[in-house]
Amino acid sequence: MNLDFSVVKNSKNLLAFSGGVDSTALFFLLLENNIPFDIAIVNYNIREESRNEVSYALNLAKEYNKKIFIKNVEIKNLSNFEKIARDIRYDFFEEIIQNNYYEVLITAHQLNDKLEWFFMQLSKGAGLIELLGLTEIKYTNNYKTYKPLLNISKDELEEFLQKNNIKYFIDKSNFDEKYKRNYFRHNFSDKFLNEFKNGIINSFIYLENDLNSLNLQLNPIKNIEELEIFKNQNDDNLNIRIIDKSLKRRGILLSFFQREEILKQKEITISHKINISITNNFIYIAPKVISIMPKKFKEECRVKKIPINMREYIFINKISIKELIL
Ligand SMILES: Nc1ncnc2c1ncn2[C@@H]1O[C@H](COP(=O)(O)OP(=O)(O)OP(=O)(O)O)[C@@H](O)[C@H]1O
Repeated sequence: MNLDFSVVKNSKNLLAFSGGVDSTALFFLLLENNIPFDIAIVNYNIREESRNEVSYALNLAKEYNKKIFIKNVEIKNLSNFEKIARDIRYDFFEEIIQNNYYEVLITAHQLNDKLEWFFMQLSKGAGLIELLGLTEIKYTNNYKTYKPLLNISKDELEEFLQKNNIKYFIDKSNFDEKYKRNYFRHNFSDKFLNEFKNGIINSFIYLENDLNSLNLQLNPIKNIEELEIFKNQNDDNLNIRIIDKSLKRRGILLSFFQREEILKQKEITISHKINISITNNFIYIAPKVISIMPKKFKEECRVKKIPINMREYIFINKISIKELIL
């Protein structure tokens, strides 16, 4: 399998390991390529085998001299299991990253996941940015998420494991069609991928190149605590997509009416929780907080053209105004 892991060759990496096909294959591919990494696993305790998956992870860690982080949880609310499980997983990873100074979180999402994501978005109503949501590198506050397997199909990973006699677990919940993504996977994306793999890989490359050619700056240029500052794209369609994505990350789904209002009012509070300000050059997004600010601070903000509805958040979090000058 031809994979280039050079972006993580010299960083401190944490692999999200579940013991399934994808992350087990990735574990051994990273080893093969001499990439340094440790592992983290979450046991949700809803399947019989999950205890065995954790002992497998422990054995691998011991054998290959890796640090291992384990979280045991019990999720009571099974109706929203996937979302709750994901939130717990990422909170755990972030805690490990913060406390141990990891730089990169490596996950084992592969081509089937990428196409499944594409189809799921397509079914809900999405544009180019959302359809191509699974990207190789994603920048978060203080770490990067790296998905090196996005051009490799599950079949290839399975073949790699079998050829090398490597043990892995099959997550039976992946077959349960009560989860929407499984329904998609089985009825659409996996079938489509099996038949048209090369074309699909090429199409993703073309689409990603097109997106890159548009040279959109969709990531925040500043991200301090929960304050994000983006470049104003001078294009309502793009601005609202940036805002939409940021609010989604904060757990808020915008309605059509709210989107219209944001663009019209430019300085607005959404759901009593989040303040947004669109200025000539930037888009500011931060939680709404209330505080009494000293006159001197307010004056400094005025001089430095800090939007009014950002000032309280900046004050409470002791963010230096100097840092906000762009
Ligand atoms: N229990 C787990 N413990 C540690 N890592 C996990 C666990 N489950 C999944 N992962 C990691 O997350 C990757 C994606 O897994 P999966 O497709 O099940 O997640 P998902 O529901 O699509 O969530 P998301 O895409 O938001 O990470 C896996 O390849 C693996 O790297």
